[in-house]
Amino acid sequence: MSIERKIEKVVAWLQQKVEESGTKGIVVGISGGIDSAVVANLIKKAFPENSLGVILPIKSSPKDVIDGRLVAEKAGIKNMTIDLTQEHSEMLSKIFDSLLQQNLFEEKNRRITDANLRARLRMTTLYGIANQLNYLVAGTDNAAEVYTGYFTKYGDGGVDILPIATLKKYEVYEWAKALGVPKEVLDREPSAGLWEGQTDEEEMGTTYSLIDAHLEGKEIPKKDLEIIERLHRISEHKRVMPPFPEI
Ligand SMILES: Nc1ncnc2c1ncn2[C@@H]1O[C@H](COP(=O)(O)OP(=O)(O)OC[C@H]2O[C@@H]([n+]3cccc(C(=O)O)c3)[C@H](O)[C@@H]2O)[C@@H](O)[C@H]1O
Ligand SMILES: Nc1ncnc2c1ncn2[C@@H]1O[C@H](COP(=O)(O)OP(=O)(O)OP(=O)(O)O)[C@@H](O)[C@H]1O
Ligand SMILES: [Mg+2]
Repeated sequence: MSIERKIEKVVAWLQQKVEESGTKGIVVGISGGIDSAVVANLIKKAFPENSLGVILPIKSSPKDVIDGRLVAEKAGIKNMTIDLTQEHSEMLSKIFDSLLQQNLFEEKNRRITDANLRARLRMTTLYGIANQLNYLVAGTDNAAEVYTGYFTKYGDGGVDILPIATLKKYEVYEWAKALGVPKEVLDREPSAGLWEGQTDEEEMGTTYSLIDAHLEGKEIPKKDLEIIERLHRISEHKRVMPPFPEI
């Protein structure tokens, strides 16, 4: 099936999900990265009037905001920017102060706590908008991220629908080209943007092309296979409902 035909199918699927849910449209966070660029284009195609892209900087690099706006303008999607830097700083210092007072603070966990709080503040903001507009919140996880659990639980993972969750990362690039995503965004290295210089591949310790290859059943080096399978195993809890006791 051609990419154009697959895109049409996902656009129809988005329209169906909105209709089934009794909502009116879809909102997505636009980061300046490729995954959200693809989702922004898909929701704009599905709901030309009732789609919204939200750029949510939190002490982010100015390039993220510039590229986010570029993506939104090229897609022609309604968009807005909400700077969460101040809310993030205040909340983080309150959390750390409270933990410090109880002697529960662990300096080594600071970076990941900070990173995940950013993702969860964005999620909270997107749900505020979704409640107001009667929209669904679209997630941007691709197949490699879902498999490895490379997302924040209830942060960027806290969404209603996952339109590109079956696409491998290389397919996200193919779709991005077909959808006319700007070259600046196609050329960026995948990053969660959660700290200075963070890149997905460095943090995961393997590459998207090897994760894609593994997902396609191809043989990959043992070291990478072990990393990917470990990430998959320890993130199982992110792909299911919380467990509860049978009583
Ligand atoms: N077995 C288990 N059963 C049930 N719950 C379990 C659990 N193990 C941990 N947990 C819970 O899960 C928490 C850990 O999960 P979580 O809070 O998500 O945190 P964690 O998985 O440690 O970190 C999120 C990862 O996703 C990456 N990320 C985040 C956001 C965006 C992107 C991106 O690509 O843009 C990437 C980020 O860089 C980091 O590597 C624990 O604190 C605990 O509460
Ligand atoms: N600054 C931001 N503003 C709005 N949404 C954001 C921002 N940063 C992250 N997000 C949301 O979190 C999602 C997860 O980020 P992720 O890095 O996996 O995707 P991406 O940035 O679109 O693509 P890439 O993997 O190429 O960086 C984004 O797709 C976006 O929906
Ligand atoms: Mg990114």
